[in-house]
Amino acid sequence: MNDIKHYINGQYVGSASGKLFDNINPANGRVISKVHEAGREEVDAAVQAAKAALRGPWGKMTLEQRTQILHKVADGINARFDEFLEAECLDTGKPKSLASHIDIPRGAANFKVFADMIKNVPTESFEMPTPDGTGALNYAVRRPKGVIGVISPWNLPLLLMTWKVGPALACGNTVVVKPSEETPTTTALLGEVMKDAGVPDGVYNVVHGFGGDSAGAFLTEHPDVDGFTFTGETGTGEVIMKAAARGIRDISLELGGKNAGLVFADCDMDKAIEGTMRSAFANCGQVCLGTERVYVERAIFDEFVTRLKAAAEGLKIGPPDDSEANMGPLVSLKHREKVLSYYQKAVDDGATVVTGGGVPDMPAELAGGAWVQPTIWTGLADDSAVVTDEIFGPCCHIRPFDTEEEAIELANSLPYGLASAVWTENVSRAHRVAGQIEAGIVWVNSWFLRDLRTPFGGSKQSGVGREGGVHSLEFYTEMKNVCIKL
Ligand SMILES: NC(=O)C1=CN([C@@H]2O[C@H](COP(=O)(O)OP(=O)(O)OC[C@H]3O[C@@H](n4cnc5c(N)ncnc54)[C@H](O)[C@@H]3O)[C@@H](O)[C@H]2O)C=CC1
Ligand SMILES: O=C(O)/C=C/C=C(\O)C(=O)O
Repeated sequence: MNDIKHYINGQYVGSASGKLFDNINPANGRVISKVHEAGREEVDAAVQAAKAALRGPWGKMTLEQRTQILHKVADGINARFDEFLEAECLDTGKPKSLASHIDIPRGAANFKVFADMIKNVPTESFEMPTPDGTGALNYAVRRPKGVIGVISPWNLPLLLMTWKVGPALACGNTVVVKPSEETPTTTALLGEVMKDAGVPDGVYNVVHGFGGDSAGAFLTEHPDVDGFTFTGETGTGEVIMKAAARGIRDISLELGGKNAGLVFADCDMDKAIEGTMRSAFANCGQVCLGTERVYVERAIFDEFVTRLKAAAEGLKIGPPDDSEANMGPLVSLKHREKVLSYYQKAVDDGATVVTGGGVPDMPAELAGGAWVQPTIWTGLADDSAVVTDEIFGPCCHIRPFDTEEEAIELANSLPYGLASAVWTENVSRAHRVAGQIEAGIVWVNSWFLRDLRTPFGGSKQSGVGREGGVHSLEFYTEMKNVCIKL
C-alpha cells in the first residue's frame, strides 16, 4: 500500500508530525492508502514555495510559453488516462463508465480551454481628452492575483480541482491545493504530470488533510495566500469567507444547492424522465447541480411518478469495474449515515416511499461499502427538512403543481439558488420561466450540458462570484489600468 504525500516545491514530502490518515475505498470499506496530514509547517512550506515561484521562471514566462506548458499538462493527463481513472474510481467508488466520460476528460479539458481562452480575451482601452489638448490613453492589463488557495470537494475530485487550477495557472498564478480528505489521489498524481510537463517547482503545490483545525483551516488562515476558491457545503463557505476577510483576500465560492426541476404538462415526457433521472441519481446523487425537488404539473403527475420509479428501479448498482453498473456507492459510510438519516426523516414526516429508502443487498465482498438505494418520495410538506436541506444522495421528492406561477414560487422558495431544470416544449414558457428562476444556471430540456465558456456559480446562499469563461479570468487576475498622458 502506498503513502500519499504532499507535493511541495516540486517534491513529494511527508509530514513532519508523521501523522497519517486512511484513504478508504467506499465500494468495499477497505483502506486503499495512507495519507500524510499536513500541519501548519507543511502548509507554510507550500505557501512559501508558491509565493517564491511567482518571482521565478513561471513569473517570467511569456503567455505563449505558459499556455504551451498547460497544453502539455492536459496531454499528460490523457497519456495517463487509465491511471487517473483507476485512482478516481478507487477513491470515490463511481462507475468507470461515468468517470471515463466526465471526470477524467474534463480534468484534461480544464487546462486546454483556459490556456486558449487567456490568449484570446481582449482588455479595454479608452482614449480621453485632456485640457491641454494632447489627450491621454488608458489601457487595462491583467496581472496574476498571486498565490491561490484551492479547496476542493470529493464528489468530482479531479474535475472540480482542475476547474480551478486550470484557469489559475493560465492566468499566471501559483496554487496550493487542499483536496478533500476523502479523495486525495488524483490531486497527488497530478504533481507528476505537472513535473513532466515542465511546470516549474512551486507553481502547483498540494497539502493533504482535513478542514477545521487541519490543512484546510491552516491554508485559509495563512496570510500569504492572496485569494481562495472553494466548492463545497454552504456552512464551510461561510467559515472560509470569514478567514479570507482577514487581510481582505478575494473569494470565489460555489456552494450547496437544493435544486428544483419543473416539469410542465407540455414537456416531452421521454426527455423529462431521462434528464430528471440523471439529475437525481448520476454520481449517486452527489452533484451540487442535481435535482432533489421535482415539481410536476398535476395533469401528468401520476404518469411521471410511475415512469421515474421504473427508471430508478432499472439502475444497476455496482462497483467501478462493473461495466453494466450506472450507480456506485456514496463517498463514505459517514456520508451514508447523513443520507440515511434523511431517508428515515422522510418516513417520519409521512412521505410515501415510491421506491428505495434503504440499503441494497450487495455481495459479501462489497458489504462494507457505502451503498444506498435510489429513492423517490411523494407527499411531504414543503417545509420538511427532506425538501429543504441539501441531502447530496440519490434521492428526490416529487410534488404536483397547478400553475406556472406556483411552480416558479416553489422553485424560488429556498435560500439556495444554484441550478434548475425546466421541462417544456413551449419556447415562450421556457424563456418566461427561466427568466424568473433565482439560480445561477437554468437548463431547459437538458441537465449538466456544460459549455466551459459560460458563467458558472450560484446565487443566494449557493455561492459568491462566477467562474467559467471570462469570469474565471476575472477572478484569477487583477486588472490594472495604465493611463498615459500623451
Ligand atoms: N460540490 C458540492 O457542492 C459539495 C457539497 N457538499 C455538501 O457538504 C456536505 C458535507 O460534506 P463535506 O465533505 O463535509 O463538505 P465540506 O464543504 O466540508 O468539504 C469540502 C472541502 O472543504 C474542506 N473544509 C472543510 N472545512 C473546512 C474549513 N473549516 N476550512 C477550510 N477547508 C475546509 C474539506 O476538507 C474539503 O476539502 C455534503 O453532505 C454535501 O451536502 C460536499 C462536497 C461537495
Ligand atoms: O463544472 C462542472 O461541470 C461541474 C460542476 C459540478 C459541481 O460544481 C459540483 O457538483 O459541485
